[in-house]
Amino acid sequence: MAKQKLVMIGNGMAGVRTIEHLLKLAPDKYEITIFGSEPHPNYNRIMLSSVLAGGADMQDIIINGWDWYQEHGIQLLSGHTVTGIDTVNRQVISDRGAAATYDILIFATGSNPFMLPLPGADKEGVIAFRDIRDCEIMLQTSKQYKKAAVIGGGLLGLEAARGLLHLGMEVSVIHIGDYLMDRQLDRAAAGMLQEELEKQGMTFLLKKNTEAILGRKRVKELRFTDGTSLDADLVVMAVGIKPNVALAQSSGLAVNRGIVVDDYMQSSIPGIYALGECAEHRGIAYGLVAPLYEQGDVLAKRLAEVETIGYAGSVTSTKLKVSGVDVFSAGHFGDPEGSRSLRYQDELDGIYKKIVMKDNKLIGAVLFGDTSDGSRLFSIMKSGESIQGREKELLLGFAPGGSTVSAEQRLAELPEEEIICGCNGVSKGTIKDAVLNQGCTSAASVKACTKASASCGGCKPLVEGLVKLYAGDEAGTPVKEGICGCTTLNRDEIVAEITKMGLKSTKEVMNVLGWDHPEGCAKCRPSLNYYLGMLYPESYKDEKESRFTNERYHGNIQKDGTYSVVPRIYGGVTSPAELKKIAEVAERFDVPMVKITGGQRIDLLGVKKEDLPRMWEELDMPSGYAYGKALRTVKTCVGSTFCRFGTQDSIGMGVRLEKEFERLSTPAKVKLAVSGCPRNCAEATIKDFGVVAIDGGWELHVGGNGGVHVRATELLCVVKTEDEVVEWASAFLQYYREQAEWNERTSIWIGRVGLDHVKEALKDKEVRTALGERLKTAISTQKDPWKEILSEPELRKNFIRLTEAEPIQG
Ligand SMILES: Cc1cc2nc3c(=O)[nH]c(=O)nc-3n(C[C@H](O)[C@H](O)[C@H](O)COP(=O)(O)OP(=O)(O)OC[C@H]3O[C@@H](n4cnc5c(N)ncnc54)[C@H](O)[C@@H]3O)c2cc1C
Ligand SMILES: NC(=O)c1ccc[n+]([C@@H]2O[C@H](COP(=O)([O-])OP(=O)(O)OC[C@H]3O[C@@H](n4cnc5c(N)ncnc54)[C@H](O)[C@@H]3O)[C@@H](O)[C@H]2O)c1
Ligand code: SF4
Ligand code: FES
Repeated sequence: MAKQKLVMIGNGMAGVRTIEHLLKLAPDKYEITIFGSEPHPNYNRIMLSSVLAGGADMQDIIINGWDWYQEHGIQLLSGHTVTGIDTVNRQVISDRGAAATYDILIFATGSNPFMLPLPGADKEGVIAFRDIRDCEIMLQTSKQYKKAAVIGGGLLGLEAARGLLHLGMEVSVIHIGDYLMDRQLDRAAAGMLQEELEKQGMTFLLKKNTEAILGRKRVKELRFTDGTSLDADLVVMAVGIKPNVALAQSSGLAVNRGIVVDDYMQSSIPGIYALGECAEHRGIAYGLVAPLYEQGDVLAKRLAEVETIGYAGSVTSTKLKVSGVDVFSAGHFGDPEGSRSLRYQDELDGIYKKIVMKDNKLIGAVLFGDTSDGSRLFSIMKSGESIQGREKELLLGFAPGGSTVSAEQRLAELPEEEIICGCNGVSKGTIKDAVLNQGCTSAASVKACTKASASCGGCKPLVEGLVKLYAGDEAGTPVKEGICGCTTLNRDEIVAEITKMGLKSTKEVMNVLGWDHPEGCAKCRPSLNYYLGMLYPESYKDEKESRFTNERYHGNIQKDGTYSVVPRIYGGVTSPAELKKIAEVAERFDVPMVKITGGQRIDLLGVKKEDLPRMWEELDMPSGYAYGKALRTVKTCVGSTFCRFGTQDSIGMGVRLEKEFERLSTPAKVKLAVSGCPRNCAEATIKDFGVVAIDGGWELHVGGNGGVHVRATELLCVVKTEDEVVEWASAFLQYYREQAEWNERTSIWIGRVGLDHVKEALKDKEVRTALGERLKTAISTQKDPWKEILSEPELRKNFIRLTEAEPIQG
């Protein structure tokens, strides 16, 4: 039967979770197209707070990478905003002219941050906190400016403020109410929260109403209605959200605050559904993921034609994600009419608890300082059971400060239907089953199996506790984390087992070492492929299918599905003839953009997949590996050849290093630089291996990074000759190849093992020579990828565009 066409607008958390679920229930029923305004694959928006606060990297928050779409035959149009819908001919159209027809259309467009319409709100430096872009602006701004003002003392505002503090900014939170988190807390809990956050370094301006944002082009100052003002270089507005409904409204769907849906998430037009923050169900538009995922479950079942009861609405709970502060709030936390409440306040230990009851039922709770009873109280609240006679036990019985009941005992006593992970609706029973019956022996494998702790991460301690309870005790040993959810073995154990048993392929490793999932996952497959290649450089056949899209197509995939072409330009030195050739190729293939990169080479952007082979053929230059976990660039300054300060020939040194190490595959990308004197114009001290010329020699620096987490290099040693530079660089790179975890940059690796360890390992000349020999062997087995593709028709076939309907995310 022909597949039905399903189009989804919005590539965010609620929508893609629905598609994941649908693919499990009915993998072949739909041909799926997703439009997403953001130029990213589906990511965990919740974790943006952790990225800002230093607890996660951007790459950690990707839920489904580019490969996931491809594996499931989903056409993703990222960077495309749907601007029009023809509900008669059932077609959507994007701002970039892409069109798609549908049988089923899903709106999953989320919310827009509410931006106060203040004079000056359009100035540079005034942003919201909603997406990766906002997060990047904050990271960037913190490097240049000092004073941040966050408007709004709710969940989002406080998480933004905590992140900005972590980034070294002075942070003031401007709040309109007279106490913080007034939509989640009562006054007592809010007071304790404020005290704790002040200790962390935040400043609060309560009962303040902003009147104007001042400054020339960029914000300089905030002015309040009481006549006072505050200096600010950055303003983050976090004053709530509003469902993103403009497109639905103009397409004729019934809209109130959100897109009006029934219990099966169907809008007022048959065949068009809506879920997530953009939807309004029984008068409520939710702003937390747990209810949105419940909606997704119902919609996936409906679309898969699996019987389901409709969505009946959700009771919600929240936790503030600020380290060092535990805050939980659920239901009606104030004192609604006809309710009674119980409170416990311990100012010595900083603990506050309040439960609210009505008609003998628990209807709300606020916990500060000790939130360990949050999920239990929330379960009771959702069940609607009578708590008559148990009220005090509920407030004090589980875990008041100083309770003698151990955390483990409390976990053991929880009923199995107790929800442990609120975001993903995972119960204690489900986690127990994953551990006892599905071989999960770590929090990571439970996450992979059940999704528990996959969203805000707030429940991770409970999940870890349960894993310990069921697996740790049984095994009698502490549960440890493996390289991914498929195994409990870490990198060193895997490499040791591969070597000891002579395992030769990723499949063999997974089978012999008892992988939980026989096919592995997007994390372990490329790791194993790298370790095997590193251990057996001469005999191992690289498994292309275990590599990410960029490495499979030898080009960086761009947000619109096109690729980039970056030829190698040794040490950043080129010639008129080479430039002419690049220019001619760019013209012949209508390359939309030609850009000079930070690594001193030329990036041809916007290239169609099918043009890649012919362009490389005509360029006839080595690949720059700009897409790979490999040696990228060797940046050089002018050096003694032309610069009057130069003490050594940095260009010659850089070109020599690049020729020596080109094609080298490494655990993560590797960048080098050579500066001709300590003025360091090539920025060698933020590279993986940086060489700085001094009088009569060279300083060798290692472990630097100029990315999100900037890290300056550490000095490895000082040498006299160019040959010694090559000797040490070879030994260092090979030692890194042999010791680091896959995807671990040198900066992280050195941070983990310590520079002294590396110095000790490389101190003997014989060891350095042996490492250098092994590195040479590894490079000698590598062919230039484009030369190989051009000479093998089978490989070249991968670049033929088969049909117009082919997913663009190669
Ligand atoms: C920093 C931060 C921290 C948070 N922390 C928590 C937390 O701890 N717990 C919690 O429960 N919730 C939290 N939330 C809220 C949670 O992230 C949201 O409730 C959730 O992401 C909403 O999912 P959604 O799919 O409805 O919308 P989104 O995830 O916003 O996805 C909607 C997507 O649709 C795209 N889109 C919109 N219009 C179009 C169009 N016309 N064409 C194409 N694409 C379009 C948008 O660009 C967006 O990518 C947090 C939110 C933020 C910003
Ligand atoms: N940990 C979490 O669960 C978490 C974290 C971040 C965001 N979120 C979600 O993201 C969404 C947005 O969060 P939010 O904090 O912006 O919304 P919110 O509505 O919870 O809080 C906004 C706060 O801003 C205050 N405010 C309103 N107007 C103001 C003004 N003019 N000046 C100063 N303060 C003003 C309000 O009193 C309120 O406390 C919500 O749905 C929230 O649930 C959740
Ligand atoms: S690092 Fe020194 S030698 Fe190189 S360009 Fe700068 S000043 Fe000149
Ligand atoms: S409670 Fe948020 S991930 Fe489990």
